[in-house]
Amino acid sequence: MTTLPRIDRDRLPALLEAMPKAELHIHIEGSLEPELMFRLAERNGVALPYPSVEALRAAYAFKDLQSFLDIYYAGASVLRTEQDFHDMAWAYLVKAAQEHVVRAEIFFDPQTHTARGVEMGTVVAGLSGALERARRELGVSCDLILCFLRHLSEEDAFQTLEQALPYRDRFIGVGLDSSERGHPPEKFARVFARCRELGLHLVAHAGEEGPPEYIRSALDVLHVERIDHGVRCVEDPALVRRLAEQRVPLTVCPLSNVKLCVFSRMEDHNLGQLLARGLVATVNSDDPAYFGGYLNQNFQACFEALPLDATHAWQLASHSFEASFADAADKRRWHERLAETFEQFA
Ligand code: HPA
Ligand SMILES: [Zn+2]
Repeated sequence: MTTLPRIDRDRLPALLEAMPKAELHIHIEGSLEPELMFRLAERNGVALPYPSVEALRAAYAFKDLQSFLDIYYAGASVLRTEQDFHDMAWAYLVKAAQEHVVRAEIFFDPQTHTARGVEMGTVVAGLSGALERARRELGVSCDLILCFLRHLSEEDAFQTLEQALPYRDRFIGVGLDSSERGHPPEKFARVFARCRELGLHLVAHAGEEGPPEYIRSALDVLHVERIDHGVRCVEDPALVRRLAEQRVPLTVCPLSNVKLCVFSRMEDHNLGQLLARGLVATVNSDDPAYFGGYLNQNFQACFEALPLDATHAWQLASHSFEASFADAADKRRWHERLAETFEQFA
């Protein structure tokens, strides 16, 4: 579409909701809602350190990434069986389908589970079974990305890769998450090189709390195809130019950034600046059960707080398809659906 149809401001919320979009930065363990957490805790005889759903939710007041991660890893301890992993992923995918997510690339953190004695096969079977069901029953295109925890050693990441290789056909790529500061991408150079040889897609969290140099080394040392978060790139104008020229996508997570105090208020978020500088920025939910909203709530919150209009909505949805690891035919189809949605709102 060369010229976008004119869309009234008051129709923007409905447009954001209805437009097809891809979600490229969602940690499946971060979609575990307190209600399901309590059900699984009961099912598995696991004690939670909170007496109720309300008390647990009240504990979701974070001051930085680490204060969130401590609670997030504790919450994941209720996941034990294949059925648990299936139920968690299915709940997310049902929600995603309702929000007109046509493509989801879903992170999982196997080390959080294997360290507790849960087998890699259990984790992968549960998650990939739910994804298969979502493709069939919901028509959502979806795939898994295995994330290495960067606070653990590269040796541990290599062992995790080894354990996952029997299930090579169940995930399309690898990522790098957990505590960013003090754990630069270089720490994982060899394991990412091995993943590259294996033909896996590569992504990494960088520039969320960590400095712009981590974004550079994710690109130059790990050879990632996308940067997760990346919002601190604006501190380095040459890096911003490079990201724009090379069309390196950033999977931005606005509600997450506010909850983890990367920005103090949504009004201060730099999403608009990133788009204005020609970056392939996308909007994502990160850990929706912890950060107060799924994908559409992330869109609504940004558009309420920032000077963004229908042109930005188009860019963000279009970028999400461009940045995805889906095939070209699917991307074309989603772009057509996007154009049709915009026509409906004209
Ligand atoms: O936002 C995040 N950053 C790093 N690690 C994570 N693991 C879940 N969410 C995040
Ligand atoms: Zn993340």
